[in-house]
Amino acid sequence: MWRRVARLSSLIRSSKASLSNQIQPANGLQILEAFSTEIQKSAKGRNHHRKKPPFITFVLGGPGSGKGTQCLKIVETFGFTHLSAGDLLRKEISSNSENGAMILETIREGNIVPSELTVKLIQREVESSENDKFLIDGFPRTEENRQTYERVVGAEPNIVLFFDCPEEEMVKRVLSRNQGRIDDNIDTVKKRLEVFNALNRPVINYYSGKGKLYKIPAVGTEDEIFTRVRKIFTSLEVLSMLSPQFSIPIGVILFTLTNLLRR
Ligand SMILES: Nc1ncnc2c1ncn2[C@@H]1O[C@H](COP(=O)(O)OP(=O)(O)O)[C@@H](O)[C@H]1O
Ligand SMILES: O=c1ccn([C@@H]2O[C@H](COP(=O)(O)OP(=O)(O)O)[C@@H](O)[C@H]2O)c(=O)[nH]1
Ligand SMILES: [Mg+2]
Repeated sequence: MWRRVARLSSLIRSSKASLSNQIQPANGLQILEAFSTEIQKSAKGRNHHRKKPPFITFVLGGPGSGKGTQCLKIVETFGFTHLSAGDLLRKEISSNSENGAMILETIREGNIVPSELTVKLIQREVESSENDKFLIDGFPRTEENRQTYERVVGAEPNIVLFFDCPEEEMVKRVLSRNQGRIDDNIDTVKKRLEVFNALNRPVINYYSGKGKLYKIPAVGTEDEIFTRVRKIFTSLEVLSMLSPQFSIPIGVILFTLTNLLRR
């Protein structure tokens, strides 16, 4: 255990060294990010692939709340693989699969595709990927979606992000999205908002009750919103990587991080 703590201290020293050529004094978040980078460097060369279950983040929010936009930024900064349930379903339509016509009709009407089908598409992507951390964007949309995922996959997500955006703003964004989607019209958007409020909010409440929900105010520029998101992932990355890698008790990790941030 003390050897592990010594290794942790050495990583802290490297993190501080990597910040030492800054002109401005480093703030707590910068220290934490440099620390996280050092841990990732030290982990390179080890084979993490599927020795443990992947780290799963569900990304929820109404239509146009900015889920996809923020997921791309999380991918760039934190190396997650982005799986948009909507994109996977749209791919099924364009590949002329046997379910294509049914999916197209369901999306056109703003309804929800049968859970088994969506879960199968997500599971196939996770299992064929080399990555061990995923953003599952726009799923689960209903309690039935959630229960099917947890039954089939046999696990809950590690965390859930909820982009909280007023309806007016969501409608404005969807109607100016310009991606040629059949469901980005005023009638379908109204239906999708009804479905979101009736069926998706219970899922959000469920994960909130389990202490897994991170609610992010989703009004502002994309960068302003990402600043909120980045703080969450930076802290989580440090904690989730430290605990299994070093087998150090969580109390020691928190004590060390608290001291680090005070300096
Ligand atoms: N913070 C923001 N402010 C204004 N427009 C945004 C913001 N974030 C995303 N958008 C735009 O709003 C539309 C919907 O965003 P998107 O990420 O596709 O949302 P979702 O996946 O939740 O439906 C897109 O055209 C996107 O460029
Ligand atoms: O798990 C899912 C995800 C999406 N959809 C369907 O796909 C549409 C578009 O979803 P997407 O996540 O792409 O929309 P967004 O919220 O990003 O606008 C939804 O309205 C649903 O009809 C679904 O049935 N199940
Ligand atoms: Mg989207």
